[in-house]
Amino acid sequence: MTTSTNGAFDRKPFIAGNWKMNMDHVQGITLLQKLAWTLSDAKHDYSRVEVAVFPPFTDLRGVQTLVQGDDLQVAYGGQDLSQFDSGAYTGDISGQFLNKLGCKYVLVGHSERRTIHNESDDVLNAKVKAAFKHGVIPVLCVGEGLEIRQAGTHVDHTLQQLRAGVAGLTNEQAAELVVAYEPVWAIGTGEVAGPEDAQEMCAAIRAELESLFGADVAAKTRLLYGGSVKANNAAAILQERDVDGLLVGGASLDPAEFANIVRFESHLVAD
Ligand SMILES: O=C(CO)COP(=O)(O)O
Repeated sequence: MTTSTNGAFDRKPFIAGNWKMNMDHVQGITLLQKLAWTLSDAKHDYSRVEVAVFPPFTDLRGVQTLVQGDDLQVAYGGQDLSQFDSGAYTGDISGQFLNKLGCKYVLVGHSERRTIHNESDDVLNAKVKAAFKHGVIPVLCVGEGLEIRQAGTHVDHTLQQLRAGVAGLTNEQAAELVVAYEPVWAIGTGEVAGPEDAQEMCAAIRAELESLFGADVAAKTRLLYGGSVKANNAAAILQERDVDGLLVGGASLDPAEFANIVRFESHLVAD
């Protein structure tokens, strides 16, 4: 994360919680309400640090109602979408439906979709394009497994996922896109990547975006780190130059812990 001389962030930090398959529609609005109250009590400045949650699909209508009814500033999104617009695709969710439910974002290519549901790079690229088509910002998830990390080919692997995911995007779309680097070996394991690992990969991703779309676009794209983020490791990761935010799993299910992560500025070590 980098700041200009006036202390403003060059790219608005973005802290997002991926609830995965947790929180039914009643539990979900309770969690969101507690998060909103906690951040309100802490006088969180949403114009300085953006906050979003990614609930299960069944929670989205209730989340929309709560956000609109209480005028909450928490953004929200889906955890996946169909590459198709509508039709005979049983079980799929169209980006058009997510847009109608007020989703600002949608996760694309989370490692649990790539592995459990065998989503290919071509399908994921189609999903990225479908998200933009329906006015929802894709959060493209990339990252390597343990074997690839141990083989030392993690940079090439991650950049190949990135290139496939952003193929055919316009410069404007690439600038609006969010990319989340989530090493699979750090997800749900408690093995958080060190700040230097997160920086190495986000710098490589930004350099690849520059080669594909130019320096102006690469300077705008927000890059997140995800994988065993907790309140006690978030600030150190966010102090890295090319890390603009975090995609948090388990810790986002605890409103106090997630609010502590969102409030990372209060934990930043003075340079
Ligand atoms: O997959 C993740 C976020 O999308 C990370 O999950 P954990 O924070 O539970 O490791």
